[in-house]
Amino acid sequence: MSSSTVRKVGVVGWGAIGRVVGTALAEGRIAGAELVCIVDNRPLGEAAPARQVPFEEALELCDLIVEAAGQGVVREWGERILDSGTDLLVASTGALTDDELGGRLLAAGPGRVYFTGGAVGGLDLLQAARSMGPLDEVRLTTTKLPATLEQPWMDEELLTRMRNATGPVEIMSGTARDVPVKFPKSTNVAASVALAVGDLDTVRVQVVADPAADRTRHVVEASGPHGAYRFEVAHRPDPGNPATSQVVPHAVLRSLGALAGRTGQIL
Ligand SMILES: NC(=O)C1=CN([C@@H]2O[C@H](COP(=O)(O)OP(=O)(O)OC[C@H]3O[C@@H](n4cnc5c(N)ncnc54)[C@H](OP(=O)(O)O)[C@@H]3O)[C@@H](O)[C@H]2O)C=CC1
Ligand SMILES: O=C([O-])CC(=O)C(=O)O
Repeated sequence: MSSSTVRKVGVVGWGAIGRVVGTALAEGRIAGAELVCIVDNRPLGEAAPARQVPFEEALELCDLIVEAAGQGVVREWGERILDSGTDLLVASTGALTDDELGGRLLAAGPGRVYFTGGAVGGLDLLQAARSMGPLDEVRLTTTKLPATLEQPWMDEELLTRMRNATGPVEIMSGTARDVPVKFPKSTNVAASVALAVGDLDTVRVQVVADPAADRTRHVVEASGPHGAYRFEVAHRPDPGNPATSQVVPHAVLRSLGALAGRTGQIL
């Protein structure tokens, strides 16, 4: 591959996801893509494998930005990234629960927006099934350690119930439109399922806190006129940030591998 076709990648967010993604890119583990810069809130020092730059400079240096920072970054910068001609790979899919923002991102360009499958599987098949017509029922049940689900909006009664739980406790049920807003760092998967089935309101989501959840579990169940589907995953959480499953940066790297255009990828 000539150097002119190598994707110049910037990583926004140097946390559980961004560090693994950025390190793999810097080590040349993704054919056709290289790390050119990092954007993060905190000074990263000498140990960072690429230059830390302000967001505006990243737009000039990169042709692909990986968002691994949070929904706020997608809201604040998504459109500018795409309008500058830079592609955007989004991890914080929950930002798309805002229809208005989703519409603007899909219409923006010339950069293109992509979403990683992240912590859930089966999205390719759900998208294929959905192309034959709407699904009748879609359910996601996410089970995590209670501490990873605590939120500033929770009242003392709910926090106490979560902290003292000896078994699974349902802490919210709603749709993929409602839930990722309430758990912005923990339930992006709900929005990802909704992106695949094309409807935020059809996806019913249950969030469960379980002190025994040493694995983060996501169960997707769907049915429609052409079949029934069930996908269940149980991930080891990232040790530094147990709200995020360890596999997520590797899902981002898989997406990057596909975007960098090498053959042999399962798309
Ligand atoms: N699609 C999926 O399946 C999943 C998606 N996610 C999404 O990915 C995001 C990142 O996850 P993870 O790596 O675990 O999170 P971390 O908290 O480990 O890392 C995020 C990093 O981004 C930085 N950051 C946040 N906002 C900004 C900003 N405006 N400008 C620059 N840097 C910023 C944070 O700094 P600071 O701490 O100082 O704010 C932190 O260093 C999550 O918030 C979530 O939205 C996560 C898991 C699964
Ligand atoms: O990593 C996970 O298992 C899921 C997650 O945090 C999210 O969807 O935001």
